[in-house]
Amino acid sequence: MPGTLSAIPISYKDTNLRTAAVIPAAGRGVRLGPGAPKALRTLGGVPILVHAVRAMARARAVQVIVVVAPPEGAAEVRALLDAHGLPESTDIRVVPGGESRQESVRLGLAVLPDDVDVVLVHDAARPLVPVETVESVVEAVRGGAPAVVPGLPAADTVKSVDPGTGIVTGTPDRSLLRAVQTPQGFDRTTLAKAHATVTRDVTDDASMVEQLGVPVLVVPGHEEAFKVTRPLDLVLAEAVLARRRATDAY
Ligand SMILES: Nc1ccn([C@@H]2O[C@H](COP(=O)(O)OP(=O)(O)OP(=O)(O)O)[C@@H](O)[C@H]2O)c(=O)n1
Ligand SMILES: C[C@](O)(CO)[C@H](O)COP(=O)(O)O
Repeated sequence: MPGTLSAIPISYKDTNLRTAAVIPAAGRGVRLGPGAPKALRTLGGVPILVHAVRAMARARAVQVIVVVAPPEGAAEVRALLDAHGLPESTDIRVVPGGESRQESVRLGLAVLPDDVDVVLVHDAARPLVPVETVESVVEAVRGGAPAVVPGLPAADTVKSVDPGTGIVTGTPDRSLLRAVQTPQGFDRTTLAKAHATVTRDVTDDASMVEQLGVPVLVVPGHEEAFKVTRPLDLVLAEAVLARRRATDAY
């Protein structure tokens, strides 16, 4: 059954220690088209990054946030966050990022305080993740899973293709597939080990942990946790945000 801890070795995390969220925000946003770095573009008049930081800060468990800024933009990002009045109870740190997402996350992990034992890694590019999704990931890690990812069933039939010929080579059983999102949550020691040992290029942190042979648990993701990747995603994000502002005093 998806989202169950029964297959995972249980080691409850110490709730006196803190949970941190590392937010990689150093990408350029090439697929979104020309303009400022993606995390600094606005959604409803507010930078995408500020939405993402607020989404993490809304989760009561998250007490530390590390924002990984575009390499030359750490001072600008610090000023931006200060100007947007984020909760003072959250310890927010900003560091410059790297060439790849993987490197940016590693740079963020390097500045975590010692008393953090659970780490979320959340794309700045997923600004509208609901607080319930964040909390369910933290809860599963605190409940003993070393690595947790939110995921959704595939909406389309998926094909594997020979990249040389374009000919379909297979149709994987869709019921076995999940499109995974962020925040991905980890026991800090496990994530640090993955970043210290895995050098192959990957697109998410969970796949680094998988390479260590550590089980990764999938919990239900959320449609509104989608990644702003292409121009149409911005249209959808503006619509979701407008609906929230009209109905939830968001
Ligand atoms: N060197 C990088 C590259 C990506 N990211 C972050 O990783 C997240 C997921 O990446 P993606 O959506 O692919 O963002 P970009 O790399 O900016 O997008 P693109 O590939 O279109 O340039 C984003 O929040 C992005 O800012 C990062 O911190 N450092
Ligand atoms: C981490 C991620 O958002 C999970 O879906 C995704 O892997 C990022 O990939 P991208 O290639 O950087 O868009």
